[in-house]
Amino acid sequence: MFDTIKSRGLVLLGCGKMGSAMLEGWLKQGLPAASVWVKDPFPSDWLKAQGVHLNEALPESPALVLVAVKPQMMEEALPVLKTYGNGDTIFLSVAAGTTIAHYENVLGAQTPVIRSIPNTPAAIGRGITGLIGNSHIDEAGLQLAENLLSAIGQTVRLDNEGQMDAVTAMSGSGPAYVFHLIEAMAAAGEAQGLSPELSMALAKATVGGAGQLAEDSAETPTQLRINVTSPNGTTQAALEVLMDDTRGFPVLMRDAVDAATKRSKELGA
Ligand SMILES: NC(=O)C1=CN([C@@H]2O[C@H](COP(=O)(O)OP(=O)(O)OC[C@H]3O[C@@H](n4cnc5c(N)ncnc54)[C@H](O)[C@@H]3O)[C@@H](O)[C@H]2O)C=CC1
Ligand SMILES: O=C(O)[C@@H]1CCC=N1
Repeated sequence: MFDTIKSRGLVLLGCGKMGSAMLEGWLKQGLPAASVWVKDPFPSDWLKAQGVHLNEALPESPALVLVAVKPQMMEEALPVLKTYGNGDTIFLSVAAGTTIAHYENVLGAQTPVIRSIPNTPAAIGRGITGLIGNSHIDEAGLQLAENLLSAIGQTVRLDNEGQMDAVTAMSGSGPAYVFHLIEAMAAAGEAQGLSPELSMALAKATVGGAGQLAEDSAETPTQLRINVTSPNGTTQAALEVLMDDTRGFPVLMRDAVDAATKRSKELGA
């Protein structure tokens, strides 16, 4: 799967939480550390222990550059790789907000660019990445990126770049919403008198198990919810709160995803 990468190399510009989650997935899938060059002024101890080329001279013509710096650091970081622009090195961006046009402006208008948004479950091969390429990416380039990304989870091609802000707000940021759900459930259990340890164990296993069931089951999440809900039972009592029209989950989630979508647009402006 990694043949082109092995012969030409892979460069990571920035290797913090997201870059490390992806690199961890690739190394686990058999990508040799010797094929990876990382540029990051503040490498973590984990990164230093991986055996990749760290802040060394970069290869002449890598197959792919993964851009995983914060959008706010882009201006300083990206121009360093300008020599790879307008060539056949593919730039694969995971930065929220940063547009394809921005990469073309900085690196050159002929540069093959793929804009994508992964998420941190990539570290355990359970991520999902939305992606879209510019007009200089051919099918082989898209497939190379998809092959790489499929080592860390599912991939989905978008129809247009305009969808990226909402995708970022859903699957990119979404793991944080689920982690917060776990925190909130655990706190609610404690409020009912359970110990913090028991409450957290119940919350984690419930969210993890329900998520896996929703992905694996032939039934819809709506049907799975109905399956749990006995008439006039405990679940119904809870859902009357959670599904309330004015203060329930749907309105809260819509506002949260709307706020994240707006922020993604601002980052790209
Ligand atoms: N964390 C997440 O769940 C997701 C993050 N992203 C995107 O991934 C990108 C990185 O985010 P995180 O990994 O969370 O941030 P982070 O802060 O953990 O990582 C950024 C890394 O860039 C490095 N860096 C700073 N200046 C640099 C420079 N001039 N050259 C090279 N490296 C430099 C930092 O030392 C750091 O290790 C962002 O653009 C974000 O929008 C996308 C999807 C999900
Ligand atoms: O919070 C952020 O801006 C990044 C993008 C998606 C997840 N983390």
